[in-house]
Amino acid sequence: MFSPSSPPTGLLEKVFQYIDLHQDEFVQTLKEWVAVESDSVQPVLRLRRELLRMTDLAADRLRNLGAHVDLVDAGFQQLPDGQSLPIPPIILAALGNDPKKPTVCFYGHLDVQPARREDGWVTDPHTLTEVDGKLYGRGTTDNKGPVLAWINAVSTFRALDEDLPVNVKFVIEGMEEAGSLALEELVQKEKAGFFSSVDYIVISDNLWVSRRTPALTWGTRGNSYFMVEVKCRDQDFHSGTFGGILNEPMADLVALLGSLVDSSGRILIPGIYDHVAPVTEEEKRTYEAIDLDLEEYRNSSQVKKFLFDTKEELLMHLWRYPSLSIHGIEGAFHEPGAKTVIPGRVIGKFSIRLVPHMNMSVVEKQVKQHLDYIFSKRNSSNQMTVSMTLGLHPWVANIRDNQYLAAKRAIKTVFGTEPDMIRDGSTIPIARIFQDTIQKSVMMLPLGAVDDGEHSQKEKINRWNYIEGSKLFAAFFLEMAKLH
Ligand SMILES: NCCCC(=O)N[C@@H](Cc1c[nH]cn1)C(=O)O
Ligand SMILES: [Zn+2]
Ligand SMILES: [Zn+2]
Repeated sequence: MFSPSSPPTGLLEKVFQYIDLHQDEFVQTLKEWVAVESDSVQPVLRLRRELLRMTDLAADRLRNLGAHVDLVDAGFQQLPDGQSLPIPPIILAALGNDPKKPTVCFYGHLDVQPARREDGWVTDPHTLTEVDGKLYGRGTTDNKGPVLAWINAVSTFRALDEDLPVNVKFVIEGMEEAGSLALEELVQKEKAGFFSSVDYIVISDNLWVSRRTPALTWGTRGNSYFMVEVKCRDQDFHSGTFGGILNEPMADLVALLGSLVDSSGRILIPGIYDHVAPVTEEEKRTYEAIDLDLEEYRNSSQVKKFLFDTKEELLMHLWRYPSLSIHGIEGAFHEPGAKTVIPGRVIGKFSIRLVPHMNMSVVEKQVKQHLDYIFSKRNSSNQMTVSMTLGLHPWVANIRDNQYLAAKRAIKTVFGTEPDMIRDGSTIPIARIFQDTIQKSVMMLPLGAVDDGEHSQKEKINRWNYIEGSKLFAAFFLEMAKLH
């Protein structure tokens, strides 16, 4: 673990001491939040009520800090079976309105992925449990811990009766894991309202690539999600009665899916790499500087061999090249046992992670043309339909923005090191939506370590990351004030 290069002085020292002294209280609040099963993924009323309770808990915490809190009604989620469920209100909160100070807005989410002990957790996922400095529990790193770290930083200034160095705003939602329903609409609606005074947006919803070295994230990939349906009829067939006399939808689909990517990970759709920017030598050097132990990463991922042998190649294929993943087949027989069915209609699902300069509608056209061509070669009598059901743009930040400079300085103060300047292979759609709509600087400042296991069993945040992360946000406020 790192120690700061030179000890903090003055106000910063007081702030750090306060956070150290009160760390058990901060952990206790995280425990209370983790105890709320705020799962937005499973659309059931019991869990929606938990989400509403979680939203109230967070809103109360913000009110206790003296923030002005609005709970914005987000309407209802319509389910495919005709039922509807309430979407938890989105929290818009503000603390301070000094025109001489910059206004920094933090985005975070209170909802979590589903978690059941029998999925392979060693401890109860909704009971925060500390083992060797690791705080286990669903939502600890994604995203309750980072949301609370920001609140801890603010509350420290309040507790010390110190002026906040910046005006602070919060956008906290409860549907991120279910696609941030209603959030984009709210951002558009509040562009000239709540967001008009916002100068900077900070998101802390991803991880470092290391267990030790802090990171600053300046880009994420986008995603285009495709469904390819192959249909003979709406009913299944008995393979003893029909096997051998018809084009089987599953055989067509497997051929289609098998035509998308080769065994080296290269996407086989003609033209797909055409707009991807070539790699420069300077860019390659940036990957060399990243603290990633390939062997450790491979072992902790339990993968025998990655497609690439060097750190640089691996990072480039995660961050700056597109990738194609096949996710599943709807309508397929997937249960244990040996049923002799021929599915009558199947839907293959795959997505392409997009990188800067790729054009989403060109990608859509290329995918459709390719699948049409492969399907036509099969002379199948089935019907094929391809649709792009989701299109999320990649996001790239301007790392020359003041807030990146402030964050680098704060990281140096707290951790005594320069951050890894990283991108992220996944997509945080709201970053690009904020950037395009509000047209203000967006930064991702992650707190969690590479092995935190977001979305997985045994999710955790290290006590060290949580507490030093709270200090990091406090130091960031002070650095932002200095730069303004
Ligand atoms: N570390 C943050 C990851 C957030 C995340 O999992 N985002 C999803 C968003 C998405 C993309 N396509 C559909 N949903 C992701 O898969 O990247
Ligand atoms: Zn998240
Ligand atoms: Zn998540």
